[in-house]
Amino acid sequence: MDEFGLINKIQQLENVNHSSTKVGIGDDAAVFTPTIGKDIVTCVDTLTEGVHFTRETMKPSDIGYKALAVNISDIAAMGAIPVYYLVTIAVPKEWTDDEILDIYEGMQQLARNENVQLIGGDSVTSQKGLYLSVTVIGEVDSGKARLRSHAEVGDVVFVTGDLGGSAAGLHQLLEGENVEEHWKAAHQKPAMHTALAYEIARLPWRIALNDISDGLASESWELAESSHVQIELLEEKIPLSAGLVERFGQQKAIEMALTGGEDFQLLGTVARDNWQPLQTIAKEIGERVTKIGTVIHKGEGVFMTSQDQTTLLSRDGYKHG
Ligand SMILES: Nc1ncnc2c1ncn2[C@@H]1O[C@H](COP(=O)(O)OP(=O)(O)OP(=O)(O)O)[C@@H](O)[C@H]1O
Ligand SMILES: Cc1ncc(C[n+]2csc(CCOP(=O)(O)O)c2C)c(N)n1
Ligand SMILES: [Mg+2]
Ligand SMILES: [Mg+2]
Ligand SMILES: [Mg+2]
Repeated sequence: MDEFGLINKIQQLENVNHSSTKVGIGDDAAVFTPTIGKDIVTCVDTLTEGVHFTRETMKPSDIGYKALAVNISDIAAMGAIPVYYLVTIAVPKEWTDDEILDIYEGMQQLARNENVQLIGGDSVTSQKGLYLSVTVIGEVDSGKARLRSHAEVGDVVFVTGDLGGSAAGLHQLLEGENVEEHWKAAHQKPAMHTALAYEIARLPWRIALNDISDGLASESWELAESSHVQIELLEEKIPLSAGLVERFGQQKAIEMALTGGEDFQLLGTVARDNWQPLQTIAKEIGERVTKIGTVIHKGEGVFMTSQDQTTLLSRDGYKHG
């Protein structure tokens, strides 16, 4: 990899340009002016070859898309808006410069859609496997970040979209099966929920939010633990990706939703009185939200009710093999 040649080519890709940016790519560090009245919200998530993708499961532009998407998802899960991003890439010799540029093109395509500006990064070589780490910087009205700790007893527990599609796509890609298009898309190019985050940001209500990277079970436990509450989920209400039960059977389909991970839907809680208006707002922007349970007590734990039987839900999220 020719580091300087690569940076030059990256700079030539069409980039978002915020007026708040004083220095972007090209100096020792980036400089921007924060918006008055906003809090800065920032996160970093990483994809590594063999763990988060292989050459068989994702093409270069999808790897780029997803590395940025998983971070935009975390920013949305704070009820915040993404503004800037930085990229660290470690490239082994098996990857060509053109493939690396395709990764950037995938990132920049999503970045243009989401109005996020690339303001810097780092490029190094790797002895083994490609490594791609993205940092996103976002903004939210001061004090308005939607925390995992905001759930209260009596709240409705809701989730956007449907679950299990990414795990189904991954399964079919790894098994070399014919992949259903909607599962392939769920795995390779998960849709973002920034539009809903934007609506939520304007609401005066208390809302707890988390995004589903490790699976519904693990993320529900995170909400319950952070808020010191017990959550009851209703198995029959969990929105499963279309065709999941038909292809994998009910038990495996639920398991995929609970522990498959990488659906990048938003999981949240909202006071009962605000649930109906939230549904209306979501509908207006073409986002589906489903009530999947209730915050039942103080304490800590997640319970699953299925056919009138309630059991403590194991918190196992996606387990790395
Ligand atoms: N190596 C680390 N050093 C410092 N803080 C970390 C480290 N890894 C994770 N964290 C912090 O721990 C918290 C939870 O991180 P985690 O990665 O589990 O959340 P997430 O990004 O929502 O999940 P996922 O990585 O599955 O998408 C965050 O505040 C994160 O910044
Ligand atoms: C080749 C291949 N094998 C398995 C998976 C599944 N996978 C990897 S990490 C993860 C959860 C989030 O982990 P983290 O917390 O590390 O971000 C999931 C569901 C994949 N995407 N590609
Ligand atoms: Mg993380
Ligand atoms: Mg998250
Ligand atoms: Mg994350």
